[in-house]
Amino acid sequence: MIFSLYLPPAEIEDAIPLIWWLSGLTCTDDNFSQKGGFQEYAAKHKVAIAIPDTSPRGDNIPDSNDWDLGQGASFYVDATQEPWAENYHMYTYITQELTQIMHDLVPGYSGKESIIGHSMGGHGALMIGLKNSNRFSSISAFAPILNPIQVPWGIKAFNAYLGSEESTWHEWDATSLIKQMDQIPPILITQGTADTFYDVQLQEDAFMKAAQNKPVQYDKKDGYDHSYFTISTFIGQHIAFHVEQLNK
Ligand SMILES: N[C@@H](CCC(=O)N[C@@H](CS)C(=O)NCC(=O)O)C(=O)O
Repeated sequence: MIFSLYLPPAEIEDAIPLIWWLSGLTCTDDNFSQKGGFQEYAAKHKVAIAIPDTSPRGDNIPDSNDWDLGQGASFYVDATQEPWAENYHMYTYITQELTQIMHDLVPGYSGKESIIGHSMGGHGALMIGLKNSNRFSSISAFAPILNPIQVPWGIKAFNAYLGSEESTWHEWDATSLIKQMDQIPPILITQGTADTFYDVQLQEDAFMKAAQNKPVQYDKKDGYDHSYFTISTFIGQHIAFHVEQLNK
């Protein structure tokens, strides 16, 4: 597995929190590193940024001919179905194996963590953050797939990775998770109104209904699209949001 890790300039006495970034469909760990524009803010606030790949990779790893399934499209779940079940354990990889590696690699690691994601990675950040709500100080997302079990991308992926029994899908769905929780970390979501995936894949109604009276800030940005231009425009706000929680 390949990943990127950003380390801020820091003094030996600095305590450094860790923010995870999960990218969307078709991405590797390079998309955010090269186009996210986060380095200035991560340096200023002295936070480390962990950037996993979006799936297992390699010639011997199962894949599909579709860009929204297989390599580059793990949906961050632990697959139970063939041919994915052997390698596609992204949830366990991120929350356990890579966690240990990242903690060991950050000098002066403070023990505090937050998580951000985009699109499929926004689903991943919300799902992982909510399933581990005692671990993450805050959660944020750009254009997240908020209710994967109700939209074409998610239905296709969950059928393939988890099987057709829909009752097994809920534990991986942010809307189902938030509905049954009383206490959640603060959440910030940024969604561009000119995002071509917005209406069909990223609809917020069911999530926001389930999130009623919970600390969720949903920011619609007029005219912004699904791209890394949008991410780089607002990533400073997201990092500042997390830093406020991480430094409490
Ligand atoms: N490959 C798809 C687009 C997929 C897409 O927009 N992916 C988003 C995440 S869901 C992304 O971040 N793409 C990579 C990039 O913009 O650098 C297509 O050709 O329509």
